[in-house]
Amino acid sequence: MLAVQGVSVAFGGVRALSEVTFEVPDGQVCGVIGPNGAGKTTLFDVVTGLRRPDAGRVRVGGEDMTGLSAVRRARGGVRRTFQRPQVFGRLTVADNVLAALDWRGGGGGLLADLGGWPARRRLERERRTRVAQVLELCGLTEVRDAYAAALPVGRRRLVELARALADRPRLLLLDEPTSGLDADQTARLAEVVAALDTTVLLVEHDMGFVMGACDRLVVLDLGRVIASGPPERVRDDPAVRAAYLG
Ligand SMILES: Nc1ncnc2c1ncn2[C@@H]1O[C@H](COP(=O)(O)OP(=O)(O)OP(=O)(O)O)[C@@H](O)[C@H]1O
Repeated sequence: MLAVQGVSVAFGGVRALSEVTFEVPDGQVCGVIGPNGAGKTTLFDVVTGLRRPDAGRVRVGGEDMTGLSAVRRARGGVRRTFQRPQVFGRLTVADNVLAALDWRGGGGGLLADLGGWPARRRLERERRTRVAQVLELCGLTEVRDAYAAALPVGRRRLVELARALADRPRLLLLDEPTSGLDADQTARLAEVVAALDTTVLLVEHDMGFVMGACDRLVVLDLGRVIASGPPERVRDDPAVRAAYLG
């Protein structure tokens, strides 16, 4: 579970976030929406560890991550994707995912290689199985041997997602995942995200995507949570309508 508790951030006189509190239960997809300047990016930065809040806490699976750097959070199972998909263009799709798994690394040199050979072979099999699983989940099996650079942006986005999912993150953050995608690609991505069993927090402007992919929404306006809950309920909330209509 992700728990954001009483998070506040000010830039000089601007209160970018004011006592923001919400929770995302395990396995659910939560979308953060709100008009320009509402505080979405600042909240994302606080959860990923790029910015320390002036007050409040961020917990993932009960572990307090508030004071941890982005790198320490990544080691603790927090993964993110970027507005521009970050993939290795010169690697195949399958190798992109394999490289994400290799991140935890073995080490130990030649002796460890020789001594641990049977265990390493098993590990290698497990890794290949995991790559196949993740490619299937993201609808990438048919392009597994294509170079990532040769794929259209929608597919590259899915490769980035597959890389982020590879070693079973506790929390996955998606930063405007539909940017650069056409309507078909967006619909496909919504299906993939909705089918994940990972806890997801995403920031997104595309309402169609948000309504299709998210189990719950948190609506920010001027740094405050003005509504949260299932997408249909939030959509019909008068405070949300007023915030969007200005
Ligand atoms: N580094 C900064 N210095 C000063 N003010 C900032 C800084 N970053 C954000 N702000 C202000 O904090 C408020 C929230 O900004 P934030 O970027 O989090 O909103 P947002 O919801 O992501 O907006 P958008 O949808 O336009 O990306 C805004 O008033 C913004 O001008």
